[in-house]
Amino acid sequence: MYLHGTSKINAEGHLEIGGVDVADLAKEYGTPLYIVDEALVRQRANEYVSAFEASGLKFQVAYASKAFSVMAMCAIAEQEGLSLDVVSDGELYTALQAGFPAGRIHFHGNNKTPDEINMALDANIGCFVVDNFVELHMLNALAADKGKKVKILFRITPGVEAHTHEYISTGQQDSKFGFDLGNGAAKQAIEEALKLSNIEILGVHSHIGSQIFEVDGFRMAVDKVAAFAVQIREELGHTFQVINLGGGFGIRYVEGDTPLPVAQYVAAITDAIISNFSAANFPLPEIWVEPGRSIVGDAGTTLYTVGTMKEIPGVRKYIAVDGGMMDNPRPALYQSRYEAILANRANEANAETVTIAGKACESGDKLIIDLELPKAETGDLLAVFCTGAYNYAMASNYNRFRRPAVVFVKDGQSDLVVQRESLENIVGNDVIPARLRKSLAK
Ligand SMILES: Cc1ncc(COP(=O)(O)O)c(C=O)c1O
Ligand SMILES: N[C@@H](CCCC[NH3+])C(=O)O
Repeated sequence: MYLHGTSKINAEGHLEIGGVDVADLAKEYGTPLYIVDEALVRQRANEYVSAFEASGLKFQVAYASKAFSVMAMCAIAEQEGLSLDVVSDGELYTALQAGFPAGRIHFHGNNKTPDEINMALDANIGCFVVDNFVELHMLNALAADKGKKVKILFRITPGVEAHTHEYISTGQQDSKFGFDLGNGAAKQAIEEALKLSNIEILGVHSHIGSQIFEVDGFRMAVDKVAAFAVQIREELGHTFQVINLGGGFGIRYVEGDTPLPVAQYVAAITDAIISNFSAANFPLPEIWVEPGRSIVGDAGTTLYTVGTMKEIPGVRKYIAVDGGMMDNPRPALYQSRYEAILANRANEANAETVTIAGKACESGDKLIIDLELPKAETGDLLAVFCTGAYNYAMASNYNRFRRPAVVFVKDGQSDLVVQRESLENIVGNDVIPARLRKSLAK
């Protein structure tokens, strides 16, 4: 059993996170429940900040809020000195409502709407990451309407393929994101932007993919970006001040996952920046990164209650829990693997191999296939580890299930940061037109 952060097994044989017995959390808040180990989130944030401080370079660590965007998380990011990467009006609104300083917000996305751009302009966010030509000209025009000059990075696809799942790999040429470096689109974008009076080009952005375990891809991306910076200075006379290398740093979900310590990813990037830019006699740029998963992923645990069981002799035993693909779509989407334990009987020896089924009306709703567990009984608690990133964030109301609550735990205390959805929430946006209402009872 691999326990992350402050997680441990207490004297009663129960899983404890942040000094709180999860059986108590189940009683207080119900299940399914997302539990976030606040100390581990802060530790991860601090690992990034300390590693960049050690490099001597100017930097911003922008937490990629798509991994887990709620107001309490924005508050932690702010306290830890992080910036924030947002990709929608919803993420931007969440940050602004939390009081996150707008100047530290970076706005991403491959199809920002005029309304989203105007909202961000009105809030005076720090930087737009421009993804395509349509957006570039729209942003310039909208900024001009407001008499503003906006700072931008250009998102480029450096032609580096990260060794990860196809759906979460983004740096290759055939990507919906960004300007291609290889075919000249990136240079053309800079040329066009230099003529626009309401745009200030800070530099470029590259994100090669997600859940990456080695540093070679990042080094290659730095090599390409640095060569591009030199080319643009020579050919267009513009000097980049900022290089953003995105996120993608991997975490340990299951045995066999071999992420590097945060400091090692950061050192690989900063060393590559220093050597490439010094060799070209180029002023050292500010380095920005956008980690999401590696800040919150291993700090999250989802607690479920075991419900029904079905044994198909000689084939498989299913154990159904009170959540599933609606609170964690990652196994169904990416064949992602997770580890889990019986949280109320954590010291008992494993006795059977089971498949954890969710309760969605989908045969593919299996959270974990072939999990070793003690003999589970209805009412036991199952804790699935490493669910902090892209779980609550990607949760849905499929089958009209209610999204679970989220609690932060730290130093023996638990705090609700997102309420469990109610049945009223489920129908909250529904409207029955008058012509359909007549035949109904009420
Ligand atoms: C542009 C960009 N930045 C940052 C991230 C965060 O990635 P991760 O959660 O893998 O660190 C993503 C998602 O992959 C992204 O698309
Ligand atoms: N949602 C993905 C990561 C995609 C990141 C988007 N750039 C995951 O759960 O792993």
